[in-house]
Amino acid sequence: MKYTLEDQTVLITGGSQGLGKQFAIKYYQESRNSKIIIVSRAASKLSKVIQEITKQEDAIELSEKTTQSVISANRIFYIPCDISIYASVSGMFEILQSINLLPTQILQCAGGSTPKLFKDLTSEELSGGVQMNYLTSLNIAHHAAKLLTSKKIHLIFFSSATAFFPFIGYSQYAPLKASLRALVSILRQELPNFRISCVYPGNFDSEGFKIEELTKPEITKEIEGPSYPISCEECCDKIIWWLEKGYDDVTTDTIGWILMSIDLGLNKNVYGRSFLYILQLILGALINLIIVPFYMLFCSYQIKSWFNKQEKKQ
Ligand SMILES: NC(=O)C1=CN([C@@H]2O[C@H](COP(=O)(O)OP(=O)(O)OC[C@H]3O[C@@H](n4cnc5c(N)ncnc54)[C@H](OP(=O)(O)O)[C@@H]3O)[C@@H](O)[C@H]2O)C=CC1
Ligand SMILES: CCCCCCCCCCCCCCCC(=O)[C@@H](N)CO
Repeated sequence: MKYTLEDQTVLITGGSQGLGKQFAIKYYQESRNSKIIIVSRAASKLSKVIQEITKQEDAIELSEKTTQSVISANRIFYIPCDISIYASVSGMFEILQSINLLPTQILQCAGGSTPKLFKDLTSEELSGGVQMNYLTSLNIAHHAAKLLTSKKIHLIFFSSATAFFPFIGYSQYAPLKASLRALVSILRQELPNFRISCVYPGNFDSEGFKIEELTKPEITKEIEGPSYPISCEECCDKIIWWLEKGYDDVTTDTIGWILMSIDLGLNKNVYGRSFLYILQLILGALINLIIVPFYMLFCSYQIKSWFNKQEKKQ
């Protein structure tokens, strides 16, 4: 199943900002006839994004009443929906089914993190992390799996490089992104008629990234230093480039690719799914043997010194 921007009905969750918005812009500008549906919780943000993209006054919110003539006359639409709530996602898919606008591609971009030390997180932040980063994908995937459509669907999940290497500061986030990776492995076995891709981005400079920087502990910034933030545009272009080449486990920077190579195990270890797989396998084994033990020593030292410095400050 080839990845192309053309001739699609693409559902983009998290389309109101950041990478999701960037994908919406990309499809709008670079395809002639693809239909784009952006989804997030805040309707006002979604309609603003559409106005900005189309440079027109009105933005169309999809509902059961949307007519076929409105659909054929426009290319981009929105549906406000909290996709961490199962029933809301059911409602959204019912609308899409009733107006005959079921997606051929789903980009599950919604997600985000609140980096802090575990003990400093509030209960809302903890459960928000689970909802935003896991339930969103789970609900979308389950509805897609149950769809009765003759067309093949390409599901694209957005995990994170922290799924390969969970570290201090990301307790609210990385475990869910790692869960996503496990879910993807199982869905690939259970849903052979789907194309299922998973993107493991490194840092990129989105609205969400700017906010997470505000609470991110210095030690977290220090460890993730090798993943220098790229722009949303560059990130989006890279992902499209890899998907077009047929890869399904996609990273957006070199350190992400190296981390993936260290963490190839059962079900993740499949020929052709990621770039230079054979090299990755050998390199991963060698790095695990030679470099990882020393790096982890260094990392524990880094963390210990940081804690000591914190104690002295108090
Ligand atoms: N930026 C980075 O450095 C990295 C990001 N990622 C991942 O890439 C993806 C995109 O990131 P980024 O562009 O930074 O994200 P942003 O934080 O900038 O945007 C998140 C989007 O998700 C939407 N959203 C959040 N919760 C829900 C929900 N329950 N239902 C519907 N929509 C929701 C938000 O809209 P609203 O609030 O209106 O609902 C918003 O549109 C995320 O999954 C993120 O975890 C991975 C690695 C690095
Ligand atoms: C041989 C061993 C080398 C080890 C080097 C370790 C380098 C770690 C880089 C991790 C980058 C993680 C980026 C996460 C981005 C993200 O998901 C957040 N921005 C949340 O939104």
